[in-house]
Amino acid sequence: MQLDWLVQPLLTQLNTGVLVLDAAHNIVYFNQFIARRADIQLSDVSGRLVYDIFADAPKAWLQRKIDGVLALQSPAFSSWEQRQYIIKLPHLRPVSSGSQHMAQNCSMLPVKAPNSAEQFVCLLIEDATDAYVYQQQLQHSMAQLELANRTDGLTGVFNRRHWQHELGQEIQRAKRYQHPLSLLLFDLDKFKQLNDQYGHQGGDAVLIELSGIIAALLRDTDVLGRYGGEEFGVILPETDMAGALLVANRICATAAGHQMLFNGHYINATVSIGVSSFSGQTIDELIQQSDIALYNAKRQGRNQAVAWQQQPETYLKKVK
Ligand SMILES: Nc1nc2c(ncn2[C@@H]2O[C@H](COP(=O)(O)OP(=O)(O)OP(=O)(O)O)[C@@H](O)[C@H]2O)c(=O)[nH]1
Repeated sequence: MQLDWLVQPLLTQLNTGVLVLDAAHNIVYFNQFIARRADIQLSDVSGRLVYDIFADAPKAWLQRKIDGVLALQSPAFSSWEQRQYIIKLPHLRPVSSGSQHMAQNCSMLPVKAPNSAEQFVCLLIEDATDAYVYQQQLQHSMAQLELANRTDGLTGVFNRRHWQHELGQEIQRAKRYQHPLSLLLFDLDKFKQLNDQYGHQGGDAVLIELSGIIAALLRDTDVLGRYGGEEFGVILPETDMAGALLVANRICATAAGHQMLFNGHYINATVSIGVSSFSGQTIDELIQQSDIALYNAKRQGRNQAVAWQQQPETYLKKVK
């Protein structure tokens, strides 16, 4: 039965690209789906090498695939996740997708002409742009979620959970490679007073501005996190006690010298810092040592950095 009357309109209206190549990879046929999007006419390019017409196609890869289909006489498949597209075509998605090219799933089928030894390959090209866009959006949302999971909502620095995780990692690294590592814990001085004077919003503004100023003083490899309330921690990899005290004093001086404007008032805030260095302690011990040094900095008059020093057992218990 002759089925041209059925096949022709179907091929014309099919929402899938159909591209037929001969064994030498010359174009034999493509349907309207491709003609419209690539803005070419079959009569103009019939018999031409597919790679000359679709110059952006991954030539070496496509050659191998098509030769494989012909040699094995079995189909092959390529998804948009492997290769975003085989031939560059615009997509017709109304909303911007972040890419103006159609993501494609492509099936390659071996085809034989009746009463002839001639072999062909038929490429069926499906528009998978929607799946591509949804995956991009999902990846974007996951990245945002992951960032939110690591970040303190007020100041934008790492939150305590992530910061402590980083500290654990840095301790492992320092132990394995015998590298120096130091830890600063700093706390804003008389912050309660500041909150009382300027309100909670004023206090929040100070936390945001000061953490930004301090972050800018640090190296890319240093790790700033909000430990809780008005207390922050800085992990200083590759830094011994002398280096850590230099950084801590710079933070103290910068905070003390920085004026913040809030609701027409200039606010000055100072910080006290406790400094400890790694020498085989556990994460909790290292944090506790910086905390004790911070306590000493407060006791000694605030607005200063103090290094941890061995304390008697009873003292440790008292300040816990
Ligand atoms: N605005 C604001 N205040 C906070 C936040 N977290 C903690 N605080 C306040 O920080 C203040 C900390 O007070 P204290 O622990 O008494 O310490 P301090 O007044 O800073 O005094 P010293 O640390 O001894 O210098 C409390 O009033 C808390 O309510 C925050 O996210 N925003």
